[in-house]
Amino acid sequence: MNVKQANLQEQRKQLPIAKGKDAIIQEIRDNDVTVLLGETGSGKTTQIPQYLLESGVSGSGMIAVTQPRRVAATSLAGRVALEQNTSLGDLVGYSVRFDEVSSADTKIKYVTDGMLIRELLSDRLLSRYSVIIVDEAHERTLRTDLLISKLKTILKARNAPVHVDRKGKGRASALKANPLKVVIMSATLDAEKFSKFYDGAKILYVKGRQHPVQIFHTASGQSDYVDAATRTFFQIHVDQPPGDVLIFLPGQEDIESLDKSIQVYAARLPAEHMAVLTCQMFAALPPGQQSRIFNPTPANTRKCILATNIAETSITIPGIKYVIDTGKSKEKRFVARDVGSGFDTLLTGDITKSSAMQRAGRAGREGKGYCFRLYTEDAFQAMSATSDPEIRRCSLTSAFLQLKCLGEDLEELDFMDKPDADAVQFALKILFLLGALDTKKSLTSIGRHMASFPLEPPLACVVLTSKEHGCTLEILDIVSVLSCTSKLFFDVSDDRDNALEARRKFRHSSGDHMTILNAMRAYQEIASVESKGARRDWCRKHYLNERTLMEATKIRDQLRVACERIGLDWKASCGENEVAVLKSLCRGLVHNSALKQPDGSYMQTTGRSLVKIHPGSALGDRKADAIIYDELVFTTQIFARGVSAVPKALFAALPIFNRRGIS
Ligand SMILES: Nc1ncnc2c1ncn2[C@@H]1O[C@H](COP(=O)(O)OP(=O)(O)OP(=O)(O)O)[C@@H](O)[C@H]1O
Repeated sequence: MNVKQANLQEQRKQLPIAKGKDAIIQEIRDNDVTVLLGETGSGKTTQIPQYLLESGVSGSGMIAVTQPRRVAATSLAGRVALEQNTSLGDLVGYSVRFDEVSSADTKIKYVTDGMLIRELLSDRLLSRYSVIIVDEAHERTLRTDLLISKLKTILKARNAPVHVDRKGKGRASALKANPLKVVIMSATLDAEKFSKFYDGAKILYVKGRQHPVQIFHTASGQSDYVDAATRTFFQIHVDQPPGDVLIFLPGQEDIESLDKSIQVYAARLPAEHMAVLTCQMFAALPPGQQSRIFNPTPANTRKCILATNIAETSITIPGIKYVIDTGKSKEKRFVARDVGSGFDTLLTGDITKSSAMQRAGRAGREGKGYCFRLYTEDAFQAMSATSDPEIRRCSLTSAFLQLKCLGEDLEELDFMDKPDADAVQFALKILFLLGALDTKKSLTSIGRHMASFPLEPPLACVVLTSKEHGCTLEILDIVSVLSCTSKLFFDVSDDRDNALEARRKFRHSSGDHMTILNAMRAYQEIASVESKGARRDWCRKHYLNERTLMEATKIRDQLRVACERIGLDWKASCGENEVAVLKSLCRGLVHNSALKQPDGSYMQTTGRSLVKIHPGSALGDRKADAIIYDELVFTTQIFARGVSAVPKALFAALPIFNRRGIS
């Protein structure tokens, strides 16, 4: 064993969880379901799978460790492969959307919860796995909740009691030979609630953390958290010993604005101070750029990572000694308008106690840490303990469809928290309008095809409809841009006129969808002949986000494969015939449509809300009789974003106007 490996093994032994290793292994061996609660950094995520593998508890099956986020899954797999002294993809691997590194030898696999749900479609009992560890269960994402519910049924099927025949001999069923163990883990979990859900599952507590984290609160509330974060960062930078800083902010805009101010002030500091290297981290960044936060910090430099709650749980970022917590985050919420109508929107709000503890836990992982909270101790005490589970606050359309494909009904499944009745009605209505369900709420063949695409059902419906209109090539270009995590057109409030002028050549009179297609087509032409640098310059010149275009190209390639799988010819092209494209979009966005009222406003066709066309739309001042849109965003009023004008006559053929609704 070389010195590096010996050090790693020594570090493993020093983790708080190592003290309870034998007892934990024994409890998991003795129980089908175990709930494990241990402080951040105690070693749950990296060690438990290795203990179960090394002690033989996992037998010949695989161990899956689920993570709510891909960055956690990939970085943890890397760390554990290192600790096992193997290459990533051999004994230890990962599987996240659009990326899998594993082999026939893989025994420990870090997966996003979404990937495991997808596996259910082809392997209903997840029979390849002997242990499933649901990590960071406190986050209660919709997918985690689905998994927790499904695991309860799978446990019943796979761990059914041994049948005893008349001669008294035990006759284990084939499945009993392949029993499943489930471990639910977190640092900030309502353990009793999980235990109760799994019929009184055993709860284990792991005490202690390896290194202390000292916490400071402000004496008074801070109204401008970006300004407060700037000041706190420079206090640390000027007064405190070396060590990297991690700042939590609600979203991309705040991150970009804080990044600018830090760079401006850092440039003004006297030369004797360390250099400052900023690094951004939010969901819309492509994975390659997200992983930059793990790069070693150069000598005589202080790294400052500006992150959303994407960096809040699970990950260890080497070098982080200081955490600055603004106490804010953005949360997805389903806003119900009328019965059976509503939309998802992101709202900025105060974090929960659980988030605050997770954020502090990102420091103190390699040595003593410090957490500076930009809110008072009273404000911390007043925070709610945990956030509402996603199942109670997000759109359920996609989950509903996936469950239908598994032969299950969202309304009938046993969940820890029942979904909201309005959101269920809304999902049902959308799936009916899209043709995924029939009037008896049964899954149609179109619905099954929709679920085979890694897309939200409305966009999957658009792709399927493009076959009728012979425009799949164009639709895949548009849909892949719409599926990206970041926007194609930069918001350029300080340079709006130049940006509009530069983008004018992409603009299409029908609105944003054809404009996206024009930009994507132009980029592909450039990408096929120009160098990387020239491509980047071209994007910059046209105020286009190259990151989005690259991501869209990858997604488009995946979608082409998905089309081939169901025999859909993705090469079918309508050329310049925009009506074919609009017809396909209309079919999938039927629930996202609005008609012009006599006073010039727009009223939703599926609800009673008045919506305004977003000022950034390529549609400009054009007043169309009817519009379709990608989403509604709620600020001071309700804005429709991603808008196209469509001939009113196109609506007449849509099911919303010619079919009876379902009750
Ligand atoms: N990539 C890494 N680089 C360096 N050290 C690491 C890395 N990953 C883990 N560690 C070390 O292992 C410890 C345990 O990490 P692990 O993720 O297993 O803890 P955890 O209990 O699951 O924490 P959390 O609740 O925050 O997810 C860390 O505190 C750190 O000391």
